[in-house]
Amino acid sequence: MFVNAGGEGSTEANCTMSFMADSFFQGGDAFQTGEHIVESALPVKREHLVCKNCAAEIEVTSAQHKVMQMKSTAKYEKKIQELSAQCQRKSDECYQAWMSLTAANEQLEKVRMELDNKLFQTYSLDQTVDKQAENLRNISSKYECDKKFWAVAINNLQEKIKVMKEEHSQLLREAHECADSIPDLNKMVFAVQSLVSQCEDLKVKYNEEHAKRRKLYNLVQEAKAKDGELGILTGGSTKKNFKFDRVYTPKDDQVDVFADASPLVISVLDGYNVCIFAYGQTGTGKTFTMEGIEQNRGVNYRTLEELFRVSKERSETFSYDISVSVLEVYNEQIRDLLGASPTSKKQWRLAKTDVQGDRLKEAQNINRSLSALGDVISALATKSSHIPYRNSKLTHLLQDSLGGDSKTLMFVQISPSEHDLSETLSSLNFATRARGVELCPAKKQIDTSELQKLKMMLDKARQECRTKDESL
Ligand SMILES: Nc1ncnc2c1ncn2[C@@H]1O[C@H](COP(=O)(O)OP(=O)(O)OP(=O)(O)O)[C@@H](O)[C@H]1O
Repeated sequence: MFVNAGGEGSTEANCTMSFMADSFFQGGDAFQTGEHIVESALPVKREHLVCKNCAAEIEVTSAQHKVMQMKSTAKYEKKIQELSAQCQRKSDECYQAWMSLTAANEQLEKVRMELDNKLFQTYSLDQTVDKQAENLRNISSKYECDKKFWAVAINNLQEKIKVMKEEHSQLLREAHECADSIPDLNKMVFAVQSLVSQCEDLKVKYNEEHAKRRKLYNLVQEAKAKDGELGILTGGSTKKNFKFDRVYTPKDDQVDVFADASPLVISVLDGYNVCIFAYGQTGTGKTFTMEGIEQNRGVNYRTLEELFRVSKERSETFSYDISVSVLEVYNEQIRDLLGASPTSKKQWRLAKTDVQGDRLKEAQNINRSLSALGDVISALATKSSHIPYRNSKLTHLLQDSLGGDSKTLMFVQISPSEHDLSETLSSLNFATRARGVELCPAKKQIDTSELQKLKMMLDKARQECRTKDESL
């Protein structure tokens, strides 16, 4: 007999043997047996089993029942072992599966993170692509604008090139015409050159003649300085003699006086510095000699007339720039009489006459000027190394015209009155000292500005000639 384990416990109330259902066995709720059940003659304790197939009640002994139980137990234990082993295997498998699942999860997590990264990168790339697309659109529109601009510029340039080409052709035609006229031009150049050389010759000759004339003229001036003796009775029969270039008598008029001054006017126009001045006691006729009266002009006016007359006479060969300044030296102050306004002139006169006390100052300054003039003349006469031009405004002003390279003419006015003898002698002594000044031969003051002007004109003409040559 064998028991197919795994059934449910029999519920029969009358059964002597009952089996507990075992969950380890499948389908074991039926009790079967094929074994032959042997009945023993000995009185044994009997137990009952129910056949599941036929529901018959089977009676078994306790021993049988024990064997059956032991077999069943062994079988169960074996089964349990197998199941335990199987369980262990399944547990291992489960563990392995768990481990691989964990690894797979980790892998999955990693992949998920990578995916997130990729997604983020994709997003960034999208942004970049959008920006690039925007830039591209901007560049494209700028390019379109530039294209239009350059198209217009190219059109303009083409127009200009067209105009320039036309001008070029025109210039070429003109150049050909010029080239054709070169022979005529050359003839003209030769003619001009020959005229220039003739002109140069004439200039040289003129300068030679002019130098000769000037030399003779100076000789005449020097020759004139021969006469003029003056004797002054100084009391009783005592007589003091003075020698001058010329002594004017009451018979001599303004014309006679100017006749001696006019050669100096020519000298001015020949390029010399000239100084003409009057010296003498008050009231003796300095103003009369220099200015004169309206009906009878003095040296100043006549000098100007002569200057203009001679410069006009020479206008074909020389061009003169004449400027006039009228200055007053009063109380050691220089005043420009032509530049002063009428009001300030009036104030100046008032200032001169208003205050009586200033008379003394005026006299002192006049004396100072005259004394300084005397010192300058003395220094020139003694050929001193230092000439004190700067001691007064008057001598400072006349520095270029007194001594040195200049020509100086001094008129000395004296009084015929016996009462003024002392002053007269003083003036004549001063004049004698002045006459003693041995001036070195006057030097011509060459004005280089005219020369520079001519040089510039020549350079300009040469430059024009070169330019014309190059263009041809
Ligand atoms: N040669 C002359 N013929 C006629 N009149 C003259 C002559 N010389 C001087 N006089 C007269 O004598 C007066 C005094 O002359 P003037 O004013 O020229 O002297 P001055 O030397 O300039 O005097 P001051 O130094 O005071 O200015 C004037 O009225 C002037 O007309």
